[in-house]
Amino acid sequence: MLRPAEWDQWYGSLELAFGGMPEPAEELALWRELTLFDRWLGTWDGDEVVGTTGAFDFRIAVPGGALVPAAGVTMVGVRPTHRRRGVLRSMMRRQLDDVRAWGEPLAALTASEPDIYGRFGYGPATHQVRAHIDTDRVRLSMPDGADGVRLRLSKPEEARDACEAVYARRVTARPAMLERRPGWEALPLLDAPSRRGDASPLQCVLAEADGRTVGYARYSVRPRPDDAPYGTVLLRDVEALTPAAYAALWRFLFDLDLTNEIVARNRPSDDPLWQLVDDVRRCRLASEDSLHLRLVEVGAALAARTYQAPVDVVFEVEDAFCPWNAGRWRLTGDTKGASCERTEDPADLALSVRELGSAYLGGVSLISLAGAGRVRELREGALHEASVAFGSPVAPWLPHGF
Ligand SMILES: CC(=O)SCCNC(=O)CCNC(=O)[C@H](O)C(C)(C)COP(=O)(O)OP(=O)(O)OC[C@H]1O[C@@H](n2cnc3c(N)ncnc32)[C@H](O)[C@@H]1OP(=O)(O)O
Repeated sequence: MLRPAEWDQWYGSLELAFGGMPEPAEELALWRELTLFDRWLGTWDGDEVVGTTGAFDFRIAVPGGALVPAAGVTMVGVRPTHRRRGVLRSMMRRQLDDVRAWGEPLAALTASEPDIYGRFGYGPATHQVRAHIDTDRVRLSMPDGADGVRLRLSKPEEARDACEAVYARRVTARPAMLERRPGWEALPLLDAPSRRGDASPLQCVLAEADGRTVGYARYSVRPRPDDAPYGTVLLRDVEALTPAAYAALWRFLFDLDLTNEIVARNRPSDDPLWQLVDDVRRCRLASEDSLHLRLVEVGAALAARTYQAPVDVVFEVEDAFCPWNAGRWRLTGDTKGASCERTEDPADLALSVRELGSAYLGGVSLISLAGAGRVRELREGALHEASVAFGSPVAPWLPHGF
C-alpha cells in the first residue's frame, strides 16, 4: 500500500528505473489520478523508494464474452543501484498473494522485455500487429453501405462520449479487451505536445449512420518531411460497429491528401483491414507479444470462460511460484459454461501455469505449445480436444497499454 504523500517520490523512482526521462505533466497527472493506493506497492531502502509496482482493478473480456476481474500489473521498476538482488521477485510474491486475497482469478501485464515474467507464471497471450501501409499503392474494396456512412470531424474531447459508447459495445466482442474503468476514457485522448514530435495534435473523425455514431478513428498527421514528397497518418485507434463504418473510416484515412502512408502501431492479428486491402504485403505487417497473462486461481479462471467445443480433460498443472494451483484439475465445458474442479483422476495433459496463461484467451494454441514440448499429451486425443475447445473465433487483442 502506498500513501498519497509518497506518490511523487514513488513515481520519481519509477521514472529512474526507465532511464530517467521525465514524463509530460498531463501524463503524470492522469497516472496519479488512476493510482489505486491500496493496490500499489513500494519497496524501501531507508527513506529511498527502490522498487515500484501497482495493480489496476480491470475486468477483461474472455472467450464467450464474460468480463473477468484481472489485476492489471503495472509500473514495475527497480532502482538501478538495487537490481539483481531479488527486489522484483519479492514484489511479485507480495502482489500475487494480494491478487489472490482480492479474489481476482487473473493477473495481466505488458512486459518491457518478454523474458522477465515467465518465471512468475505469466505467459504471452496476445499479439499486436504494427502496419506501415503504402496508401499510394494499396487499394481498399468497399463493402455495401460504406457510401452511406457520414463522416464528421470533431474535437477529440468533444467526441469523447460518443467514442466511449462505441468502445463499450466493442469490448465483449474480442477477448483481452478491457472494460473502461472510471477515468480511463482520458487515456486515448492524451496528447502531450512534447510527445508529438513533428506531428499534428490529435484529431478525431466520427462515422455516423441514421443519426448515431457507429465508429471513430483518432489520428494525427505528420506533414511531409523535407526529403519526401508526402506525409504520414499516425493512427491512434479505430473502432466501428458495422463493416460499412469500419471500411469508410479506413478509406478516409487512406485518402487524406498530402499523405502516402499510414502507420498503425497496434492492430489485432485478424484485423478485417487485412481483408479489405488488395495488397497486404505493402501493409508491411510486423507482430510482437502484447498482453502476458497469469492464472492466479486456475480453477476459477478456467471456469470463467466458455469453450468453443465440448471439452472434458484433466490437467496436471505445475506452478512453482503459486503452489496452490499445482496438481490435477478437471475442466468440463462447452459454449454455454464450464466448471473446473480438483480431481484425483489420471491426467490427460501436463503443462505449467504459464502455458495455461498463453492459451487462456484463445490466441496461442495448446497444439503449438505442445509442438515446442511445453504441453505433454498423456491421453491420446486430449491435446486436439482441448486445443480446439480453447480456441477463439476472434483473435484476442489488447487495445492499449497500461
Ligand atoms: C509490467 C511492467 O511494468 S514491465 C516494466 C519492467 N521494468 C523495467 O523494464 C524497468 C527497467 N528494469 C528494472 O527496473 C529491473 O531490472 C527489473 C524490474 C526488470 C528487474 O528487477 P530486479 O529487482 O533486478 O529483479 P530480481 O533481482 O528480483 O530478479 C528476479 C529474476 O528476474 C530475472 N530478471 C531480472 N531482470 C530481468 C530482465 N531485464 N530480463 C530478464 N530477466 C530478468 C533475474 O535474473 C531473476 O531471475 P531468477 O529468477 O532466475 O533468479
